[in-house]
Amino acid sequence: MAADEGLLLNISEDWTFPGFHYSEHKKFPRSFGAEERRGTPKQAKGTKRKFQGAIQGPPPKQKHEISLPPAKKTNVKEVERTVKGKPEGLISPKKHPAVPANEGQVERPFIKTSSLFKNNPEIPEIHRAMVKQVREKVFTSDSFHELGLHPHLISTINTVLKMSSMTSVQKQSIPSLLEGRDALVRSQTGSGKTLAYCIPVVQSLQAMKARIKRSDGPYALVLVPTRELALQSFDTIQKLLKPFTWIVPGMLMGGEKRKSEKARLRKGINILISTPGRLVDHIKSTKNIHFSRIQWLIIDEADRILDLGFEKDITVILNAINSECKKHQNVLLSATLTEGVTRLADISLHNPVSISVSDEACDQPVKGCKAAREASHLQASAEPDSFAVPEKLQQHVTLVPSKLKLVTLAAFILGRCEFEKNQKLIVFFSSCELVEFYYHLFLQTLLGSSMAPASGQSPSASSRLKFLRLHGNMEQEERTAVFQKFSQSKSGILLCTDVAARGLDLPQVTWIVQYNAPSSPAEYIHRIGRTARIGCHGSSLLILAPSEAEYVNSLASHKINVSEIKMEDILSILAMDDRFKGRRWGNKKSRSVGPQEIRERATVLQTAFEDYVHASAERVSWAKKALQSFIRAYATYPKDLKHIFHVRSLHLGHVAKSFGLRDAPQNLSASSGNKRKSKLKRLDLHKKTQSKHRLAEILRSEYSSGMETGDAKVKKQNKHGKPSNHTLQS
Ligand SMILES: Nc1ncnc2c1ncn2[C@@H]1O[C@H](COP(=O)(O)OP(=O)(O)OP(=O)(O)O)[C@@H](O)[C@H]1O
Repeated sequence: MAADEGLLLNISEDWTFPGFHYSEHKKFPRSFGAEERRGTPKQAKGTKRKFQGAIQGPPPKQKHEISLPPAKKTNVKEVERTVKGKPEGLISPKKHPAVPANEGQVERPFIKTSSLFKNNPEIPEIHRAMVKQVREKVFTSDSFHELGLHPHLISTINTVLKMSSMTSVQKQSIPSLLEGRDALVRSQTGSGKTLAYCIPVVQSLQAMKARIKRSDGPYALVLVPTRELALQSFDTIQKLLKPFTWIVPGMLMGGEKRKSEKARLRKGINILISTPGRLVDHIKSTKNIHFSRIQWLIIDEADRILDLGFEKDITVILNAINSECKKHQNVLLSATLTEGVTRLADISLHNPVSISVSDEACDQPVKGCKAAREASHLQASAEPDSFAVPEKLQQHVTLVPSKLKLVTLAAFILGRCEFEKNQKLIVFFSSCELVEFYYHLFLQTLLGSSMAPASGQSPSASSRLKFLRLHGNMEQEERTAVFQKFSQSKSGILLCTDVAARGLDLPQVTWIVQYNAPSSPAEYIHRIGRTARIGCHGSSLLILAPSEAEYVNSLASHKINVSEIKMEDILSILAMDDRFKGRRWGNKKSRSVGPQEIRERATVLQTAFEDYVHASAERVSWAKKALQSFIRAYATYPKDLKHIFHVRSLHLGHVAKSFGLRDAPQNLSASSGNKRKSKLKRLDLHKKTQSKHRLAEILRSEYSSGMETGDAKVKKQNKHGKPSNHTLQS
């Protein structure tokens, strides 16, 4: 008897999922297609959800309750297809077109539910340890007037930036920085750290007795990890400088022609904002950059900048500055200053003050190496690695078998964007190739002709599905355009890599979805921090495979609380969209669809993805490359997360489904036994020697200076491995 027969589960009590109202579903059937079989992929440590009254056949019918009928009646392995009223027998879905454009005119597609909902690993119960989250107060009641700033600067803050009261981090940082102290500044995402350093820089430079001249060159250097962040910081500084026209800001961010950057450097930039790689390129290749007058060195997202690949750049920059200018004020900032910052603080800070909003007692002078170590304990609790999360951010997690990941993501996007107004989503993936793949897949399927709005459905609902993508392999011009477009838009879905995780201040983002789990709790914090900024509301959803459920406890150990949303509830949204109606269900009203029909609708959607991918050999190869990229990224999880994210626990055939592939690619999965073991062993061995290198490569591609040679750029573009536009549009 299959494990999913007639099982009922209590839905978690803390189930709070804005936008969905399924209160009548007090109990929900056992997870779709859980199986009892040997050799199931590694189970998570959590206990499996308990079956209640499993073997007695159908559950007792309850009012307002959805339950799966017993397997004998409902285990729909294959549904007979009827063409013009004649049964045709069992036919594979591969031979059938995707979703018809218009119900009534075209035969409803044949549906095979067995492959998608069968043989999935058990979804474990999440034993969530409730932790007390670290909280920070965002605003103070104090105004900027109290800081003794130049009156024109105050009026610019009030009238141009339209801000009146200081945030907590600004209130704590600005006076210390104006006193000339080096500082480590930590406060939660979206709490106003940019102004916490920009205001003192502008105040001090405008007050210099000998008026700054453009030709003096840089007085302040601001290092940020990404080009978009450079653009954003530049914009803020430019606004603050409105009354002080003699101070010239400028940025180096790659993507722009080196020649024109050189020309701007030659003319003079007084406040220089740059990514580390780009600045190093200029230090090495141009004679137009000097640091003899540097007074400020600001390193925003300091912990990120320290990550693999950047440390060398920072050393080059620090050496270049120190060789020309002995005395300057240094500031490191991030929402997640951890022990990783120790080395950087040691080499760059002198007698720093550590500023933490969540623990005012830490706002004390600290010395030397100790400063750095104490900086890693800047949190409110005694725990070293606890991060504050904005109070109005609701964090969720859902456990989804690999096979169902793609349809679950699609259903989630449809649910938010088709049926609700003004929803702005950011979906994080683990590599550029994945972003490219899913971006084109969604464009061509969810917005393509095969999924044209069903009759009766408002066209505006479909037009709310506006997909954009952002990753490090895109040309800078396009990156900037996307960033600005998403920034200004009221709704839409941005598919991206971690290039968008740090520091970006995109207004009114309502949901953060993490399709691939982040590589560290710090990255988790930064990703979700793109919503619920500066006291606003926001939500996040982390999608995990059952074998990754332990990650919830890993987050809890960093004082991060997530509440569970059941996958079934996300898929339920398909009930509202008749494009996914299976033929079997005829004209049945959408509102009363049961779990079996939801399964079938999910299968219709999955079939549309698979049909699209399998329409040409080129697309299949493109999907395989995306799958390979996923596996490569999966192999780079750090050691302390390997027990949760290990390539060995991936069922390649199942993962392949989430790429619209019907089977696991041969070269990635050996079928069984020794062959498979030895392949995995080789993969593991190779991985050990390569993973560091690979991670560096991944980070490099995300945060490159943009100064690669022509050849390198071509290589980058090919890395997408996507088919030509022609094929994609066909
Ligand atoms: N005093 C203030 N009053 C109102 N809004 C403010 C104030 N200070 C900053 N903001 C706004 O808050 C938003 C977030 O600020 P900012 O981007 O500096 O946050 P952050 O702490 O650097 O976040 P992250 O850690 O994600 O980089 C911005 O839109 C900014 O304009």
